[in-house]
Amino acid sequence: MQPILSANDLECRYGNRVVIESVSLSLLPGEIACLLGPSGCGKTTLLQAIAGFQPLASGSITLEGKTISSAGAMTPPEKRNIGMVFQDYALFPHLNLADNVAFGIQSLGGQERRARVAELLQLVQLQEYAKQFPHQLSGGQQQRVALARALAPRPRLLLMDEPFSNLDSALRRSLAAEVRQILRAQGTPAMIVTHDRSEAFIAGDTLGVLSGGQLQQWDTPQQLYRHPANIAVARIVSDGTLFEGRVIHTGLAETPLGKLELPHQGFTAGEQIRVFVRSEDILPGDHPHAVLAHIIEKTFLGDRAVYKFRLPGGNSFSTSLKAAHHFPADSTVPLRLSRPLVFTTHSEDRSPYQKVQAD
Ligand SMILES: Nc1ncnc2c1ncn2[C@@H]1O[C@H](COP(=O)(O)OP(=O)(O)OP(=O)(O)O)[C@@H](O)[C@H]1O
Repeated sequence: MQPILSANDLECRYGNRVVIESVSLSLLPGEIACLLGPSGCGKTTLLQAIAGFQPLASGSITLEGKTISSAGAMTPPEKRNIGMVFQDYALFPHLNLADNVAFGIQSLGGQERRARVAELLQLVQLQEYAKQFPHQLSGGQQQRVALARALAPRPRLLLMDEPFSNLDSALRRSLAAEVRQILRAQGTPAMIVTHDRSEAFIAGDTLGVLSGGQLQQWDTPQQLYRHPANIAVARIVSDGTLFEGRVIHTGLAETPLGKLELPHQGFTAGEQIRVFVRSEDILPGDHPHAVLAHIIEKTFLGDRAVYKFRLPGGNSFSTSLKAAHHFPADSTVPLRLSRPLVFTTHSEDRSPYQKVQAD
């Protein structure tokens, strides 16, 4: 299958500061990708480059096989047939919902236009609100109208910049799921920028993790979670604690959380490793590899509890465990590791970009 969108070795700069570097990715027809990364990592800049608002210092972007951006040449945004949805909805306050949705399809005949508006309002489940004005709607409803408006002209690609971040967290997740269904129903490929991993996991077929202006990994949510390319990606897609460890012999390492059976043979005795431990990697219970951890703090959260443990070597760390374990505060519990992420010390976090290039 031919990609609908290809970004090839992109570089973007503000002045002489490089903020997007060596970014390549491609999106297949109907595919929904989420760009995830910390604040300031370049997500919006990359989206703006695809939309045609941000020039490229080098590289190229093709849409359906045609080059739409390269260094020194840009197809204007309005000629790209790319839809955009923004964080603040950007609806026209003086137009009712039907007219907002109809805004980009004035070239259609009256009957066809009305039919398309009705179809989209139904798709976003706001058909009864057609004559209402944006200020009469909730934030989630307004964002659904913005989505309907962006989809009305049947864009070749939809870009969404932090579309859920003005909403409360429960609504953000349900809207992320709803947006996914709506995009699927229309068959519209999309790229959604977010800094919230749950939204990205819910909405995306593919996740791109951007850090320091570089695309660290472009993969399915499952692959990203199970096999993050480096510690920076692991931290962005999950909560965990990083420990230093040392390989005792092929297949076994020593860590502050006890002995760890290594996942493969590619380690040498004496080698330093870094172990990224998520809550599901911790097994309470007696075992020859376990260490005795002292509970110094416990916070009950219903189905889970967050424990702060002190380990024999003096390290302390916090993690959540299922409430079923039910360990009292100030008690001692044997803990061991089960399949944490293991990184060699040369797979370091990428350094943050503050790279200045001479022109
Ligand atoms: N117009 C501009 N001029 C100069 N620097 C800019 C401009 N816009 C963004 N930057 C800088 O470029 C870097 C990337 O910004 P960008 O907005 O793309 O990041 P982001 O990942 O979308 O961040 P956020 O999640 O906070 O919106 C940041 O360091 C930002 O300060």
